[in-house]
Amino acid sequence: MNKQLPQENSLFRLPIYVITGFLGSGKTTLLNQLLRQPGMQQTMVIVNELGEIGIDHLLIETNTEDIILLEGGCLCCYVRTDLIQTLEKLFSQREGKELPEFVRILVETTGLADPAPVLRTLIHDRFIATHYRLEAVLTTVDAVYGNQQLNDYDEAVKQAALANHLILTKIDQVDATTQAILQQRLRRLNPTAVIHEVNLHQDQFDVNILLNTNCYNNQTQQLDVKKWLQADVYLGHQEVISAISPTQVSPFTTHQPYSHQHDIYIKTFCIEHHEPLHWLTLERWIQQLTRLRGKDLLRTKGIVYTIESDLPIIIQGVQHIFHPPVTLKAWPTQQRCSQIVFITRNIEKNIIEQLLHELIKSKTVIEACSAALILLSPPTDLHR
Ligand SMILES: Nc1nc2c(ncn2[C@@H]2O[C@H](COP(=O)(O)OP(=O)(O)OP(=O)(O)O)[C@@H](O)[C@H]2O)c(=O)[nH]1
Repeated sequence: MNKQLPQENSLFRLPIYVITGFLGSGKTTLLNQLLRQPGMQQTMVIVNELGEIGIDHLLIETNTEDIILLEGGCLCCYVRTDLIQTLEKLFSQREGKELPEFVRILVETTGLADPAPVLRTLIHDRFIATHYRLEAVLTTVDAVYGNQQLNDYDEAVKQAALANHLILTKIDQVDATTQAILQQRLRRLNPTAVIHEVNLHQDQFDVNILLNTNCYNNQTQQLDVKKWLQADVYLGHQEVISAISPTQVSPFTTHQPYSHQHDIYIKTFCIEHHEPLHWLTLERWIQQLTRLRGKDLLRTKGIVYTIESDLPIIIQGVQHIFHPPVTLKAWPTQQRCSQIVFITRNIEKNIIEQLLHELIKSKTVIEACSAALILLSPPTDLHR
């Protein structure tokens, strides 16, 4: 992490909404619904398609100058540089008034995209992070095939785990029990996402839900930390999860125990620390986590209380990439404490907590590294 702590500023940054979801789950249908609604004028759309010649963009009902196609590979692996270049170009064309003014960007990924590298790209690149902000991730989940896709594809699990909004589509095609079971599974996988259940052929997904539930105050452009972090939800969720026996048979399929499903590997929790932390300790903690298990740190975000500053500092990362920390102008509540939310793949809360305690005690870098090595070696049976 960068030692310089920039102050939160009030500069307008263009919001980016990422629409993801497994193959055929309704991304394009949702996108079209959103674009038809009055609040969505001035939206630029970036569509990523697999294959040599993309056709999905032809199905998107918007003016051709408001849509950009990234083809020839998946955003999460091949065309990340294209995304950065496209966003840079869009920003300068908008500044130079070479394009109609737009106030937000929607990025539709391919159905096979792992969203983590996409989010990482958005927070890592200095230019992008200065001029844009990742506003929300919307994930469509097919009510018919969702359960099976979560069983079979790690990408589907990550798409659901990293969402702010989970849109359960095609509910007209399943019975109430199937729908309720999938809903419960999604809730367990992602305790903070808002779950919407829709028949996209009939129901309108109200765009105001998106526009009004973001984590920024539109007037002041400041981050609403409580809303952004939702630490209370994670703290409550942990108790629910701890009460579930790991050997319990899954309610989703009659034969498979939890341990055969991808989502048993997803852990979501919040670590609270009430004493102020040395910045160096915090930095070492993140360094060790990212060095040894960066790939499995799907999302980290938090507010931290340090010895060096009276003000709270916001940290956030996706896998091994961390955004430069930002100092807020004030504490959001009277209570001063660090709260860091993690979504991991197979890293337990107690391991990350133990590492922090070891680092607080350790005097040298060597001590810190060996504590981390012992605690963070990945289990050999990690299901990928
Ligand atoms: N019955 C029903 N069909 C839906 C619903 N949502 C989407 N569909 C249909 O599902 C099919 C796939 O929808 P798309 O919007 O193309 O899905 P997608 O996620 O963009 O698909 P890919 O880009 O191929 O991954 C289309 O035929 C849609 O009309 C729904 O809520 N109910």
